[in-house]
Amino acid sequence: MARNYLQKRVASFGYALAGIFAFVKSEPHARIHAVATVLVVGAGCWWQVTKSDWLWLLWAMALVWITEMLNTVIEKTMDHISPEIHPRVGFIKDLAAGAVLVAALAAAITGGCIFWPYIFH
Ligand SMILES: Nc1ncnc2c1ncn2[C@@H]1O[C@H](COP(=O)(O)OP(=O)(O)OP(=O)(O)O)[C@@H](O)[C@H]1O
Repeated sequence: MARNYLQKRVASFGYALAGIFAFVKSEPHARIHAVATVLVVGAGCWWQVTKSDWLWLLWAMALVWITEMLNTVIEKTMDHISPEIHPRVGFIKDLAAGAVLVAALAAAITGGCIFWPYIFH
């Protein structure tokens, strides 16, 4: 019984990981985020930023990944249930894209504030 429960939880974790891999494989935006993530982690290691800087960077990157994944979920869902052109679908997709933009701007400002002193000290 407990083993069965554990197997299901491990399987769910596997599905979630498969979802992230499928996202990176199929979505060009995801690959841009992957490159940005590698660059940010590389810069953090290079300049040996503080633990609190790492936490800010971690949450900034997570926010961008999460909003981009949810934006893709919304786009795919709308394309599936309402493939025809409709102003309400356009509004929903614009709103989801706007959420990504807010997260990306916040992440860019966070990264800029953290790395600026290291680059221009
Ligand atoms: N069915 C639709 N009805 C009305 N407007 C739409 C519809 N589909 C897309 N749009 C408009 O086109 C924009 C781009 O939509 P799209 O689904 O192509 O997203 P995208 O950001 O280009 O995603 P991707 O690059 O992943 O394809 C939307 O934000 C919306 O303004």
